[in-house]
Amino acid sequence: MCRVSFAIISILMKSLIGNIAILGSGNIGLSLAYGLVKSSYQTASSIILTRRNVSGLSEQAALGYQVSANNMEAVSSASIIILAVLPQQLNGLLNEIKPVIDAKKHTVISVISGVSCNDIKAKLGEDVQVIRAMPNTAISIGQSMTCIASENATTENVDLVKGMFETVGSVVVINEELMTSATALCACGIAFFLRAIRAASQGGVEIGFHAEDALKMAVQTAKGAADLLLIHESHPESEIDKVTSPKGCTIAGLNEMEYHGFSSSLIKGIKLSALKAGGLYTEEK
Ligand SMILES: NC(=O)C1=CN([C@@H]2O[C@H](COP(=O)(O)OP(=O)(O)OC[C@H]3O[C@@H](n4cnc5c(N)ncnc54)[C@H](OP(=O)(O)O)[C@@H]3O)[C@@H](O)[C@H]2O)C=CC1
Ligand SMILES: O=C(O)[C@@H]1CCC=N1
Repeated sequence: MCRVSFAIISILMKSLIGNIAILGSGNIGLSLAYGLVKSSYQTASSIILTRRNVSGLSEQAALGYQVSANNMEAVSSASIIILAVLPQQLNGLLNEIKPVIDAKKHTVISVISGVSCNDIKAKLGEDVQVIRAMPNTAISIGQSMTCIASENATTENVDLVKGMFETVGSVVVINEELMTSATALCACGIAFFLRAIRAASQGGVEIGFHAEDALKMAVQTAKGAADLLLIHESHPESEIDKVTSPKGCTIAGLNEMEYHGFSSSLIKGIKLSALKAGGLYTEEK
């Protein structure tokens, strides 16, 4: 009985949400689509994926997604429009879809770095509700850290979008001026932590493990470190204090890493990424 009610509510929710059009189905667009289907937020058949080279979406078509090269048709048959092209591809896309954007029907979500809500409203119309979202590729497995911001969307629509991204990870609503910082810390951040894991596994090979074992060990150790912070809700230094035995090998390794700029290089990289993220759109204009 309970399962039947849940299924009915789920079907009703999906019919209320309507189709989702993802315009620009590359790395992040597809990651989002996969995550939404995996979380049961939406069915593949209710997601329209577009790209110019539509033959590149044959795998997704076989999985049941609607695929198209026609952005106008996709917008016309959806209520949520997700913009996921590169910043330098955006103006062409906005000019193309403007004639079919209906401010009463559509909520526009942009995951594009360095493009403000105002930039998009200036092209699509001031009355169009635009919400910026900055997810990362872990959205495909329901583990994204997504930041969202809007200037003109109703609370109801911000809640709808927040709810959608909460099905595929954690969400923080931020001021739009912090969006480029969120891009560097969370979206680019996935790559930074992955590089750290690769470096750790290379260290593992240097000290005697085969590459495959070293990678497995580094990955699980990184996961354990992240989970300690999430589950204990603790500060990294307090967890580090539990590992560093007096006169031990951990503090020796840590201090050597800091001597070579470990923390400093991460901080400087994040600052440069944020700077670059802020200029991605304007430098193309
Ligand atoms: N990758 C990531 O982890 C994240 C990326 N972002 C942002 O998301 C955006 C996309 O990045 P990413 O996925 O890496 O880039 P990709 O190049 O992988 O994806 C862009 C996609 O857009 C398609 N495209 C280009 N022009 C059009 C058009 N006019 N109509 C429809 N589709 C079009 C391209 O395919 P085709 O050439 O066939 O049209 C391509 O598949 C960027 O703005 C980036 O800043 C945000 C958060 C994380
Ligand atoms: O590298 C980029 O520009 C995009 C934005 C955030 C992640 N990838």
